[in-house]
Amino acid sequence: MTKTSSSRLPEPRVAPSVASTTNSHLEIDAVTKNFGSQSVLKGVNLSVAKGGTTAIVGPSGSGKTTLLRLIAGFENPATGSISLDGSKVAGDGVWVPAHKRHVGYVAQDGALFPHLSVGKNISFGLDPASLPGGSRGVKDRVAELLDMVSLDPSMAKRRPHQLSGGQQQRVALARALAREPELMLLDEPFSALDAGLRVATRRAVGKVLHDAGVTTILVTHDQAEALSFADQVAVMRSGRLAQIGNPFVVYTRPADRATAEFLGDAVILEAWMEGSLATCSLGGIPVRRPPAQGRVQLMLRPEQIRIAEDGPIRGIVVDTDYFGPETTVRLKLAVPPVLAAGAVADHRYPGGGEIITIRHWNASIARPGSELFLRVVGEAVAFPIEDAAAE
Ligand SMILES: Nc1ncnc2c1ncn2[C@@H]1O[C@H](COP(=O)(O)OP(=O)(O)OP(=O)(O)O)[C@@H](O)[C@H]1O
Repeated sequence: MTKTSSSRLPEPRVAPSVASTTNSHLEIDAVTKNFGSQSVLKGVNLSVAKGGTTAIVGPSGSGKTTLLRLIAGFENPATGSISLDGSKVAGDGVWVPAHKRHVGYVAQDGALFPHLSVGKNISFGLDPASLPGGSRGVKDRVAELLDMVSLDPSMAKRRPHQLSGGQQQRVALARALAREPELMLLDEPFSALDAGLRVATRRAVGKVLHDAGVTTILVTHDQAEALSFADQVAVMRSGRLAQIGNPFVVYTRPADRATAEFLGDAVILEAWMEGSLATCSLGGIPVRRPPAQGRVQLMLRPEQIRIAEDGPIRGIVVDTDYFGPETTVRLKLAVPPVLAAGAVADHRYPGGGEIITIRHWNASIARPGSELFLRVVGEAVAFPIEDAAAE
């Protein structure tokens, strides 16, 4: 494997779906997949840049694992095609088997062979004939791979059950890396780990793959994991990719309400859109590229709504939930005075009274019944009202 960390995605981080595809490693074109009468993938298009990191995130049953298995070559698409490095590997009458695709796969549970030592697990895919020094070469390579995943070479003698969950996942990664894949597929490999270990393992795995210049696709349920791990996030819903983009874009400018709510907490309010200004109980808020005029649904992330003594918006604390580093505060919004007269009277906007949830670091600031002043920062995202009704 060559150390090509410089081959990471070029700056700025642009979603390959909208970027030039000359740097493309994987191209998925209109892929469908059925199991019996169930249509599981309904026309998926995805482009992954060489050396890039893509997270496929979506609810359970949306088709994430199925897509990964098609890329790996464990399943065949019904229609559409898959190409690696510009060569078709599936579809249009072409079929390249899994072992010829240079693709690594790490499953949720690591799937280590329990009866083999860690060293034997890792060397399973190695060909001694291809390594200098025969079996000595295998041993050296195993030690190198263990080192790569930050495990002590002495671990090679242990059995998988003598390792922690995080260590087992690293061994699974080392085993997949042994084959020097150009593309690594990670199917929820961190989901069985507890919170602290999960973050540490994810970071370590991400660094190993990044340093090795391996193109990586991570499937996860966990939106925070997807946003922190990847250059590109693909949101899957009911067998389709609802949105593909860099983490910042999909989080701050989700394509629809369901995507907004899947990727994090969202404050949704009815609003009245005129030009690029939306008027709602939080006042007048700018919207970039509004999809409609008149009645819309407006989305803000809770962290955009700040408690500020001089804030123009009033809210009464309904209740709070203490989480340690932050407290969520449910607030009932008052009618903003600047709007109370005209716009409310002719029903152009709902006129206050909505309950929203925001966050604050100081638990003592918000006692139920107390009044708080708020300020909104940044832009909101508007969704057409039909879209909201359809959810
Ligand atoms: N081999 C199979 N035979 C029949 N149905 C299958 C098969 N594999 C997956 N499915 C069905 O396809 C749908 C999508 O499954 P898939 O595992 O791809 O979803 P997922 O998004 O990865 O879900 P999860 O997050 O729960 O793992 C599910 O309804 C599942 O039951």
